[in-house]
Amino acid sequence: MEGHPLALHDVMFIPALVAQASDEQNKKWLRRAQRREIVGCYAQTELGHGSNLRKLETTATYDVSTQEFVLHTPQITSLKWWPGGLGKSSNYAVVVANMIVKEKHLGPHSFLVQLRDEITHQSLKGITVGDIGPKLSFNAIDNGFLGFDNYRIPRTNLLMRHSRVEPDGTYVKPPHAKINYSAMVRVRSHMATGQGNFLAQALTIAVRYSTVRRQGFIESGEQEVKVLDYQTQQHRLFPSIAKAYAFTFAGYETIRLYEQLLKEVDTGNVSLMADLHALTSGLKSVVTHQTAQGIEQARMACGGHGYSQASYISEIFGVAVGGCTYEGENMVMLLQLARYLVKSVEQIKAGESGKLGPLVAYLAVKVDGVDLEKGVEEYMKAFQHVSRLQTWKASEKFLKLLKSGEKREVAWNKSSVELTRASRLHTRLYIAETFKRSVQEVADPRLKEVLTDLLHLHVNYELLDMATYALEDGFLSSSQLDYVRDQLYFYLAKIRPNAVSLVDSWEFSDMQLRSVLGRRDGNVYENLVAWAKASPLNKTDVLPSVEKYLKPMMNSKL
Ligand SMILES: CC(C)(COP(=O)(O)OP(=O)(O)OC[C@H]1O[C@@H](n2cnc3c(N)ncnc32)[C@H](O)[C@@H]1OP(=O)(O)O)[C@@H](O)C(=O)NCCC(=O)NCCSC(=O)CCCCCCCCCCCCCCC(=O)O
Ligand SMILES: Cc1cc2nc3c(=O)[nH]c(=O)nc-3n(C[C@H](O)[C@H](O)[C@H](O)COP(=O)(O)OP(=O)(O)OC[C@H]3O[C@@H](n4cnc5c(N)ncnc54)[C@H](O)[C@@H]3O)c2cc1C
Repeated sequence: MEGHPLALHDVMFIPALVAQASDEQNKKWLRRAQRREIVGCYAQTELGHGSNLRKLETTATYDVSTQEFVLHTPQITSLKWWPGGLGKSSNYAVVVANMIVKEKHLGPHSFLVQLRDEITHQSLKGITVGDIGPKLSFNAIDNGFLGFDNYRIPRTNLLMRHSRVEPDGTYVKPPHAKINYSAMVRVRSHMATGQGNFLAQALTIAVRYSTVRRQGFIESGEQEVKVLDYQTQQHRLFPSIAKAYAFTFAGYETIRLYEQLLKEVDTGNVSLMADLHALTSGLKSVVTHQTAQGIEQARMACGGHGYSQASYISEIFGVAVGGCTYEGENMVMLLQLARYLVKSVEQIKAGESGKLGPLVAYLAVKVDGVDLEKGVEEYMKAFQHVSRLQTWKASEKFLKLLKSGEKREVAWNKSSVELTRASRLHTRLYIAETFKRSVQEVADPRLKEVLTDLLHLHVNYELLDMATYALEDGFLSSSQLDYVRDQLYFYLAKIRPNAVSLVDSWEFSDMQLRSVLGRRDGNVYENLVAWAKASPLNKTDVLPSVEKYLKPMMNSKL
């Protein structure tokens, strides 16, 4: 959970080689990387820039006379900063640098760069490398810094699957300007399942503990109740159980789309890139944010013991919340999706609705109202409505400012809060739709019934959560919202008997969870005492600090 020094080797270094190195290059490098004869990381972010990749300062200047690239970090803000596994573990890196050929700045490109000697592991001449120090979490990963002092690498270390520099300096452009960003798109495609998994771990702990913990009464005179029987506890936990499933289903779809993209790109078809970039930008942002909220609620649902490290939830939170920042800061990524949504609105306004992709086609179709009692399909129409409403509102605001003479960037900035709201609603619609489709495909009728309950819980919770949008233009009435509330409470109670099975079905072992509260055998109290007794402070009855500090203070006559 705390991370692994080789995580980035598997998650980004190898995938970057697969997606961006040519077959010939990969004959040399990929097998060695897969066998872990070399260990790599993905070095892109710098001390001064992470979000705005066009302003990366590390340069790779082509020297035609030696057929080498010269890597250089001209100032302190150009140092690579943050890459996982860079500090101490990696001897190679995929380095993203601004490529300069014949004095022309050609933008960020990826290079395979050796950082350390393969035998001694010492850093090579011209390389400055080290660890950036402790972080909120993820402390088993050595996130690092890296500087280059006119460090030379062969021309053939530019990853050349999609773009090339010939020996004479002729540049062959890639089929899509952003194709070098594929390693990021890959991780973003995987993040929904990864985050769903973090959320699932926290929920397993909280739900199991909530059946062990007894506190207070629902009916007087009875035995104290399991805290999971309180409606508030169910409301805190069960919608997140539904989300953990929903995120996993959505993630399966984006992983499949990424694999499809890789194949298509190899045949020169880059049409899926814009769609997948927009989709994964929104999904990573919504999923990481909601996961962090869900984990924090799970911690609070464990009361005081949730705050102890024995719960292990704080560690899960620390790791998961990193996802709000890495692979693109969430606001920045929501705004990437917003670009796509605004373009879609512009297409509709230009009478080109027919050209819209399937995920945004709903933006062109107005619905007057819904009958929620007819079921989940009507909820989908309601989600479409609020997303369409907000997307049009935000787009119109931006376009109006533009028309009034504001510069594009200024108009964009002045509309950006509204735009991010549209992106979130669009993404939540996508999550609900993939959840619905995935449940429909389940063959086992008993499993399908339980998952359908979760789906119903999800759509009612979500609609209530975005109710202000639906009330704003009178699309939903307050009596319809009362119906949604009643449905929500109905499904909380219906799910209660299956709650433990739902979390157990994720099959986390005690070793994985590392939680005293979430133990499969439920022996929480004995083990909390044993855990406390094992605290380093309890190794001796009297601590050395008693003689050193406490006694002088207590004996002081002052
Ligand atoms: C996108 C940016 C914000 C802007 O980029 P640019 O400045 O280059 O863009 P422009 O403004 O010039 O143009 C915008 C234009 O380009 C399109 N675009 C942008 N990106 C893409 C893309 N990727 N694909 C397609 N198109 C793209 C965009 O749509 C616009 O098009 P239009 O003009 O037509 O509108 C960019 O700067 C950016 O991406 N910034 C964010 C930087 C970032 O994400 N950095 C990440 C660094 S690496 C990192 O953080 C690694 C962290 C890893 C942590 C470890 C995690 C471990 C656990 C992970 C769990 C995953 C599990 C995986 C498991 C497994 O392996 O199986
Ligand atoms: C745990 C962890 C692991 C990481 N691993 C790696 C790795 O392996 N390799 C690697 O290269 N990097 C890695 N990173 C770096 C990470 O990708 C960046 O930190 C991330 O992309 C955010 O960029 P930034 O730090 O420049 O944030 P900033 O862009 O400085 O963000 C600061 C604030 O500015 C806002 N902001 C910035 N630009 C805009 C804009 N255009 N519009 C509106 N608001 C904006 C943001 O929303 C945010 O609120 C890692 C980071 C973390 C935390």
